[in-house]
Amino acid sequence: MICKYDKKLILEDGSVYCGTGFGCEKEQAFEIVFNTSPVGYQEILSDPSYTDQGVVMAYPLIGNYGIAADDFESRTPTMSAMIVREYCPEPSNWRSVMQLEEVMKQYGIVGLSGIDTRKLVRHIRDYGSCRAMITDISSDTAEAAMRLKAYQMPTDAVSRVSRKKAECYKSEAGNFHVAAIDCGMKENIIRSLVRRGCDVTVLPWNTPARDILALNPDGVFLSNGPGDPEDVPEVINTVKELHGRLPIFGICLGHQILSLSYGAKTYKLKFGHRGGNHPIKNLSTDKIEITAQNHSYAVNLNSLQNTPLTATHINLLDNTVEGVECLKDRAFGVQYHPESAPGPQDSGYLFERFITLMEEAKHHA
Ligand SMILES: NC(=O)CC[C@H](N)C(=O)O
Repeated sequence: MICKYDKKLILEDGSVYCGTGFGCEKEQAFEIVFNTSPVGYQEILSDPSYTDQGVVMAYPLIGNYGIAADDFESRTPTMSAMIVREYCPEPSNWRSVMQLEEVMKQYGIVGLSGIDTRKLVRHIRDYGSCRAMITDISSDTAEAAMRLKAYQMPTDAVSRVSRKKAECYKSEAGNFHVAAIDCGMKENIIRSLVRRGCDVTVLPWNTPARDILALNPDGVFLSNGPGDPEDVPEVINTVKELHGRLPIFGICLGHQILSLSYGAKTYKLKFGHRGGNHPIKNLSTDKIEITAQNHSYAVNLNSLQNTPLTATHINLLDNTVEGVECLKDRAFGVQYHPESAPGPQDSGYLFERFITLMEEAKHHA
């Protein structure tokens, strides 16, 4: 296959990578990050946590198994761009209903292929996540770099991706009722709760605590989502009001919000964790879980000292905090994704833990 370069990627540090466009054709600025997962490009593309980000896929062949109708993590993918070594326009998979590129065109997601993604990933690891832009190869690089410099990373992503109205999902058993605060909630979290007998009411991100309590749920779930957790002080305050009232479970952004609500601090990692094989140690069992991850921010370990939280899980690659809990309040959170699709599934037990806490709280009431 002969590829003609028609687009270029410009990074904030001035480096330029030439490639071939696919998906939506437009100039697009974003924060550039990388994901090392060998499978799951559809789930990554539709995970709302990637809003305003351009994702470099470290795995070299993307698009080869197409798009499956049931595998979306959201109804409206909001990722800015996907950057790949090789894009495969001819998927081979009985579940596939369309090409990856068709979804990208439908939702305005820019694609760039033919990139030396091994070099680019190393570059991001050395330099850190930064702003970047995909533009036409013919555009003036110096002028494009100026436009990129002027580009401000948005801080309102959660309000854009959250549901505007409450939605109810019924389970067969209906054993528990979970109120979920939607900051950009992945569909597979809803499926994971419903499959375990939880009815789930998914609420807009800015639902006040009194409205949540008025639903009389058995537990509150805090979802994953895009951006800096400090950009949503409203949610942090809501969670503060819920402390000790109901069991709380937070995933990723939800875990960061939970930690902030107890007075812990968060900070931005140099290039984040995005992939499907991050080893985590559960500090109470000493067991290692292989986990899926997608985050830029993390909870500062030392900042837990003056809070009622304790660290429950630790990342074995860089010792960052991966889980916290407040036993007396039946509240806990994890930085990684127990719901992860297409896997790994080592951490699915965390949903059972949430159910146990809801059971205990019911007994106590
Ligand atoms: N997947 C998530 O919820 C990501 C959380 C947050 N936006 C971060 O990047 O750290």
